[in-house]
Amino acid sequence: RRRLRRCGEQIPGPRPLPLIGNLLDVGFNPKKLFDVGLRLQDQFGNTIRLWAGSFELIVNLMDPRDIEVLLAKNNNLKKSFQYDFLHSWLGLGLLTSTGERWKKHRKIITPTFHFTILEQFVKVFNKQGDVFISVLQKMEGGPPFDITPLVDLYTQDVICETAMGVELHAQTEKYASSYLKSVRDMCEIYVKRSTSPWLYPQHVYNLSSYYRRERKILKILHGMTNEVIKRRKRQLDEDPTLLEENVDELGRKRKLAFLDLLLRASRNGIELSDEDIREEVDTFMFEGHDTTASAISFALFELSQRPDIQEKVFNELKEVTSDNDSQYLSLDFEHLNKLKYLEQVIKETLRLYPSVPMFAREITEEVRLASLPVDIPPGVTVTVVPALLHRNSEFYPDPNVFNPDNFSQEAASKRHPFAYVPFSAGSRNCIGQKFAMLEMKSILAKIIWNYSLQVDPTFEMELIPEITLKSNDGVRLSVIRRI
Ligand code: HEM
Repeated sequence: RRRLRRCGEQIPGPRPLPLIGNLLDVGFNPKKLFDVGLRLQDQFGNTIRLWAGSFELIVNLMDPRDIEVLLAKNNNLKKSFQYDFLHSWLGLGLLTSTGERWKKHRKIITPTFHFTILEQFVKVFNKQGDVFISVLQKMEGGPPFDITPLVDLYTQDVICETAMGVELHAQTEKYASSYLKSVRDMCEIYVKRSTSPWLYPQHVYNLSSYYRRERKILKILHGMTNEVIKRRKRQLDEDPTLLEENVDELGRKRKLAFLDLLLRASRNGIELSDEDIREEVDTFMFEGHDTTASAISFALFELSQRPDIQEKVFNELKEVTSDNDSQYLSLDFEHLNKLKYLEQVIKETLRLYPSVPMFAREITEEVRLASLPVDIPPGVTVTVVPALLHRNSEFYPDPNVFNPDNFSQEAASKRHPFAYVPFSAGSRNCIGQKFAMLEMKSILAKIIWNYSLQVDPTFEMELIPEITLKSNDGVRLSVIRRI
């Protein structure tokens, strides 16, 4: 404890109070967390110390050199204790687990994001994107509306059909929205607990109204994932050839998608219990849809403000798909890889609105910071805050202005590589980042191909850093048909 105290004293941060630490500085309103972060960064710089209560030392890193030290060495892979609050929902899935269990599961799951599988998934992105466009048609030419619920349903359909092999029809049938509402509620409870140190001890939390709400929400969340697993198992029982790794038309060994691979591994004697599988499915259902939904919605928001950027995206689409004039623009893997300007738009979106605004590790092996002559001892929580790092004017001129040119090859090559970490970095980086980029490109391309987006002048964005970054009132815009 003395080492923690000494470390805390060496790092700038607001003065802590007895028992509550810096609780009052951070505040109790999750909607204000983003503004609080900006204010603290202004006052204390890029490395900030906070105390959660008297004993939990949290060091927030926003200097790329420190972030490199933490992430590139791969010796501090343990998630911080705040991730334990997700165990009741996500168990010990890839996001929340640690040590040998994490290593084993990461090794099993990594091949399911091989590019040959991603190539197959592009067909699903197209199919579900076409459903999205047909739903959007109903809004054509009408008044501004919130597009985020439609985007959420699209990404939910995509993750279910690609990773789980189950067609959900979330976009066209209403029942799936109770899962999405429960995800939001669960994220809200998580943030509340993380910013309320008196709710950290499980026995105290169990007495709270949040815990009672959580129990009800978990029934819906786990009910959904159990149903998905049950449906896929039924399909596999009916057609066992689905689990065979046969050879495709180009002579390549066909790879299995996520859930099939887990089910086959457990049938072939690799130790994966039904519970292990459910926890991974819960993790991928959540991480695989909520993150991309945020990014797509924020991209649409920024594009609605910038007709000039929409035009550039549209022109690039015309170039890349010179013979494609149908309403349902169909983009294959090669097309998507050629959409370099759209990629810059998405990267810039993730700069201003990183879907995961903050992530954290518990230090297990002492780390010497690069920005300050300070050693961080084991036991300290260290956070990386892309939401603040990415808005630092030291690395981005006009940091609050949406400018895809920040990701031209030239601009990106001049920046410190760890000044941009929307997918984290090192061996615990985002396993789904290539999947995410293809999915986001595919749907944004379809939308811009069909519609010009128009801003709602009355709409004001208020950011809330939940587990994923959200806009409090969604994203309001209107859509006008192009062709
Ligand atoms: C715009 C989209 C996405 C962003 C910005 C994003 C960002 C991130 C970040 C920052 C992390 C590290 C989190 C931490 O250390 O706590 C992460 C981890 C993870 N992501 Fe993503 N993600 C995205 C999409 C996806 C998708 C589509 C999937 C699945 C298909 C996915 C699955 C995961 C998983 C399983 C982990 C945990 C990896 C591990 O610890 O080994 N993500 N993601």
